Formats: sequence, structure tokens, C-alpha cells
Amino acid sequence: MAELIFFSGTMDCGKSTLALQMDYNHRARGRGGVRFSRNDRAGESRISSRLGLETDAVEVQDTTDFWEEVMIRRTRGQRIDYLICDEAQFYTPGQVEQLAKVVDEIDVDVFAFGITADFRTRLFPGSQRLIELADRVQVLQVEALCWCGRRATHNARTVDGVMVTEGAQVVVGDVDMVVEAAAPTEAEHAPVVGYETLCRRHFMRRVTAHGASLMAQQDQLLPFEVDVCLWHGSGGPGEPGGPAEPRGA
Ligand SMILES: Nc1ncnc2c1ncn2[C@@H]1O[C@H](COP(=O)(O)OP(=O)(O)O)[C@@H](O)[C@H]1O
Ligand SMILES: Cc1cn([C@H]2C[C@H](O)[C@@H](COP(=O)(O)O)O2)c(=O)[nH]c1=O
Repeated sequence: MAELIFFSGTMDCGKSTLALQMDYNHRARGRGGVRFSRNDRAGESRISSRLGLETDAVEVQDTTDFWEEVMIRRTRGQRIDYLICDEAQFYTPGQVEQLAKVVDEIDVDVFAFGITADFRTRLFPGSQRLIELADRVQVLQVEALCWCGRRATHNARTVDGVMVTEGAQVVVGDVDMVVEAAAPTEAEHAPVVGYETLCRRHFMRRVTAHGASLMAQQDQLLPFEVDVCLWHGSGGPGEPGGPAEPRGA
């Protein structure tokens, strides 16, 4: 019996790699499928893995109807046994319902891959619907790690290296974005948006790898205990929007 499976995890934990592997394995056994994605970092109509694999896919738009996508292909005589749905956090709740219908009504397996929550820890609407409807939600085995070595559970967004908690929900980007060392003039300056996976503790305290390394440097430089402001938030220590703990983060 066909299933709707949601493979989820943080950014950079191997979801797209697994999507490409599953497509390969099913295809190798003679099954027919279609690959879908939306807003892949590599560009439109692509599924790309940081391991270097990349392939073509059908770009999902707000107007895409998965039921129709399958019906049109089957009418043409194409074999459709499964769908690979990457970056599924960007699909609409209605599209997730179409995927469930494809599973239940015409026995097509749907393998969806995506992050559950955004940079504010809020569920993406597509991921929420997948969690509500999937036969199984499978958390990926490969753990993305926080800079402290703990399992990363959250996706932080940075703008010019500083963690932010306000902004549009969707901004395509990558982990390990390099922030320019030499500041360009204001007119040229386009903010660099990046992402970093963190454990909950460091997400809540807003301590990114960059912030932690600054704090470590300050600890080495200062001969005595002083209050050091290394943050850009508005609250006081431990308050929402406030700083990371300056010591023992
Ligand atoms: N040079 C590398 N050598 C080995 N593994 C790598 C390399 N670069 C990336 N990876 C692996 O690829 C994973 C990211 O895979 P990817 O499918 O792009 O993630 P996701 O789709 O979840 O964001 C990393 O967690 C890491 O395990
Ligand atoms: C947290 C967060 C992420 N995104 C974007 C950034 C990337 O383009 C994708 C995730 O891709 P990955 O293959 O899982 O690395 O999502 C976003 O738009 N908004 C966010 O809050």
C-alpha cells in the first residue's frame, strides 16, 4: 500500500541527498517517478545535494496541482509509482492535501523532504500539513551539529553574520555563507543572508559560531571580569531579543 512519508530535519542534514538516493533506488528497480522541488539553492527546476549530486526536477509553483500532474502523465502512458518532493516546506497546505489524495486514491508513494521550522522556530505551513497528514514522519539519522557539538535542532538566520529573528519567512540561502571581511561602501552593500544550525540552548541564547568565537577571543584578551557587549539585540541578558550569556555560553 502506498505511503506519504515526510523525511524531515534541520538544514544541511542530508535530505536532498536522500531524495536523490531514493529516486535512484526506485528507478533502478523499474519503478517510475517524478521529481519535484521548489526554490532549490541551485536554481529553478533542480534538486541539489551538498555532496555534489544535482539533477533536474519539476519546479512547484503556487498553481501546481499534484493530482493533475500525475493524471496528465498517466494519460500520456507514463508510469508513475512514486513522487519525490524536495523542499516540501515551501509547498502550500492545499498541495500537501493533493499529495495525500494521490497516495490514497491512486496508490502512488509520496516521499517528501523538508525542514519543519523556520528561523523563528515556527512551522512552515507546508510542513505543518505534512506532519498532520503523513503516514510517517521520519527524522533523518545524520545529525547536523551545533558549533558546541550538540545535535542541531534549529535553523538560525544571520544577516551579515548577526543572528536575526525578524524578516520574511522565505529567503533562499545556505549554511556556511562567507561574510565579506572588507566592508563595501553603503551604496554597494547588499546584506548577506546565511543560515546556521544550532542546538536549542544556543538558538535561544542567540550564540552563533561567530559570536562564540568573539566571546572566546574576549575571554583571552581581558585580564579581569568586565561587562562585554557582543550582541545586537535590544533586551538585557536572558531577555527576549537580548544577548547571549557573555560567559559559559
Ligand atoms: N564534502 C563533503 N564530504 C562529505 N559529506 C559532505 C560534504 N559536504 C556535505 N556533506 C554532507 O552532506 C550533508 C548535506 O546534504 P544535503 O542533502 O545538501 O542536505 P539538506 O538537503 O538536508 O540541506 C551534510 O550534513 C554532510 O553530511
Ligand atoms: C530556516 C529557513 C530556511 N529557508 C530556506 C533556506 C534554504 O534555501 C531552504 C532550506 O534548504 P536545505 O536544503 O534544507 O538546506 O530553506 C527559508 O526560506 N526560511 C527559513 O526560515
